[in-house]
Amino acid sequence: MTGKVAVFGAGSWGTAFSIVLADAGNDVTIWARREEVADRINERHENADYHPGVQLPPAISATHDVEKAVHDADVVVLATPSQTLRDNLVEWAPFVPDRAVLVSLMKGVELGTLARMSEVIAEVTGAGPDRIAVVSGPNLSPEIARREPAAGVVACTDEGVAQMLQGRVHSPAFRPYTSTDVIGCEIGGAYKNVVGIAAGMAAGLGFGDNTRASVITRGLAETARLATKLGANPLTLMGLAGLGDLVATCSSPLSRNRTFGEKLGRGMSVDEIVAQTRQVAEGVKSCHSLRELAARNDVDVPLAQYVDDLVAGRISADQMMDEMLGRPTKAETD
Ligand SMILES: NC(=O)C1=CN([C@@H]2O[C@H](COP(=O)(O)OP(=O)(O)OC[C@H]3O[C@@H](n4cnc5c(N)ncnc54)[C@H](O)[C@@H]3O)[C@@H](O)[C@H]2O)C=CC1
Ligand SMILES: O=C(CO)COP(=O)(O)O
Repeated sequence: MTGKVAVFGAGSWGTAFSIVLADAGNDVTIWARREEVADRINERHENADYHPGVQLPPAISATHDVEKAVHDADVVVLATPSQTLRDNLVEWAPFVPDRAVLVSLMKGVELGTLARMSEVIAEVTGAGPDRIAVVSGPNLSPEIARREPAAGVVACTDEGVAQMLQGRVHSPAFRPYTSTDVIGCEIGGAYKNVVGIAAGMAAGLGFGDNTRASVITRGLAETARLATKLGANPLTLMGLAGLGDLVATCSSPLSRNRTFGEKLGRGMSVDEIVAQTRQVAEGVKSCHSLRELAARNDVDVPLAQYVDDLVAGRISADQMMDEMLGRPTKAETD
């Protein structure tokens, strides 16, 4: 199965996922926010700002023109920061073909509305659930761009659409699994960024593998608590979009969220880190929206609370470790 795919966002993940799509046989047009980025992709077949040295396949072209990007596309992939998606979509939605499936690659929860990305897409475009899908999993983009083997989840409440997309993104290096659990995949994807900040912070404080494994496992418990309350299948959180992505993010120096946390652990301030960070670290904002989403649903999420307090400068990294360990004890499965 092949066809034309539009990818909105010429950043780290939009570009790497375009390689997957091209390798899977699709014609891909990337929409770039900056015209010069689109020009450079077309001229040099490289997106040197994000993946220097990676040659893009000939099936990938780029444009700054929204209408050209979506022309003839039956799949529209969205890869911008979560907090800008709504404004972006307001501009793009009038041009999206009526029957195109919209695929979110984003891992965040909107501040204020506390909406997941599929909910933002539904609200702005009016598309039904059979036209909205999510791709998630342990997919650090530099490794995907180098075509290192990886797996992911393609989720849509309509299983037939998930299967169609599975065929469209199955490349020699990328193995997609289907799911109908959009909520589980989205909460898993957004939450792992928050846990990644905590794991990075622990590493920055000098702690080792026991600490990281404890953060990952308790982070997963918290993720599953919130996701299942919102209607997710608990097994999704044991899979690629849950545990898989948590392990990759919390372990890898390639993760922007883990790196952000590590710098906090080493004593840098949020402002100093933000000034150094060019790419989006979604957990820095989603820690707050996830905390609020949990509060709205009466779910206990200590890790998200501490990360939110840490990022907001209300507690230090040392205090966060002390407070997490000093909390009243309880049964593991409570
Ligand atoms: N990089 C990765 O390894 C992965 C990232 N993701 C998710 O994909 C989403 C995008 O991440 P990346 O591509 O890595 O981020 P990035 O920071 O590398 O790129 C973001 C892209 O969005 C554009 N952008 C920024 N502000 C914008 C605005 N106001 N309007 C329109 N475009 C804007 C940037 O120019 C850039 O092209 C995030 O939600 C992230 O969590 C998911 C899986 C893997
Ligand atoms: O989502 C990712 C890996 O699956 C990328 O993680 P970071 O956004 O922390 O780099």
